[in-house]
Amino acid sequence: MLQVVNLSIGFDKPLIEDINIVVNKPMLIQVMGPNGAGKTTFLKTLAGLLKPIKGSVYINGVDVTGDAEKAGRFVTLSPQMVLFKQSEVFPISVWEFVEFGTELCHKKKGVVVSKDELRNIVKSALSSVGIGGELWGKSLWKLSGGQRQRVFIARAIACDMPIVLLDEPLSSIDPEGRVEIANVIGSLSKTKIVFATCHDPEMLLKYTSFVMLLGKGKYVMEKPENVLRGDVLRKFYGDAVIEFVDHIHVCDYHI
Ligand SMILES: Nc1ncnc2c1ncn2[C@@H]1O[C@H](COP(=O)(O)OP(=O)(O)OP(=O)(O)O)[C@@H](O)[C@H]1O
Repeated sequence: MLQVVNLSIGFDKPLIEDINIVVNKPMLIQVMGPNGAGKTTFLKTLAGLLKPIKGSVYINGVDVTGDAEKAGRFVTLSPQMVLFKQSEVFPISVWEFVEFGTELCHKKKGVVVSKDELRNIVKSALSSVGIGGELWGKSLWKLSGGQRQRVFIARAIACDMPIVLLDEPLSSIDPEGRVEIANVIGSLSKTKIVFATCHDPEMLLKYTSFVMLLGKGKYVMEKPENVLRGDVLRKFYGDAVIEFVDHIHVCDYHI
């Protein structure tokens, strides 16, 4: 169970204040909001990678606030691809990246896996996101952005943590692949608490229990039909929200 109590996230000043949520069963929660709203900051705070300005995060009753070591026993985070810079690159193959990550996660959970089990977990996770054997030996950094995104999701799947945080998991994936990865995330959410940030909620909508909308210091978290409405979206996106009869469009950067 995840419990967030009076949480204010941010850096020198709060981005979002007084977040209170309880998630006590597996589900998918989509996290939306304009650029700079605080979506990544929220996920990193849940993962203990950032200290909140105020408040606490509990997982299964354990206070993991600002403590990546403790949170890492329950949480895995797949980061946003665009946040990777050349300077952060280190030599590692696709297989090694998922294998090392999986081994580490299992160690943190105190679960011993044999070499054969580890191999099967890695193989199955990579296959589930459409990364075939021909790419397993390739450098992670020589993949396309979308392929790399899939490998990061595979690593999160292979870690088998009860809470999975996916930062813009569909952002670099091609349209056909997005359906495939959305289905993978959907099935993951049957057994895990999954938070996925996104700018376009449609692809994951059928799997989504709640939409959390962040921005301008505040948030709402409700069932999708109560959030994806013109009056609610306008409070966060302003005039970028255009309503048609049964269609809402939030203007973005497409040319
Ligand atoms: N390490 C940091 N130190 C100071 N400010 C930061 C840091 N990381 C992010 N910020 C700022 O916090 C704000 C929220 O950033 P965040 O990455 O959480 O936004 P986001 O909602 O995920 O945006 P996007 O949709 O662009 O990915 C931004 O104004 C950003 O500049």
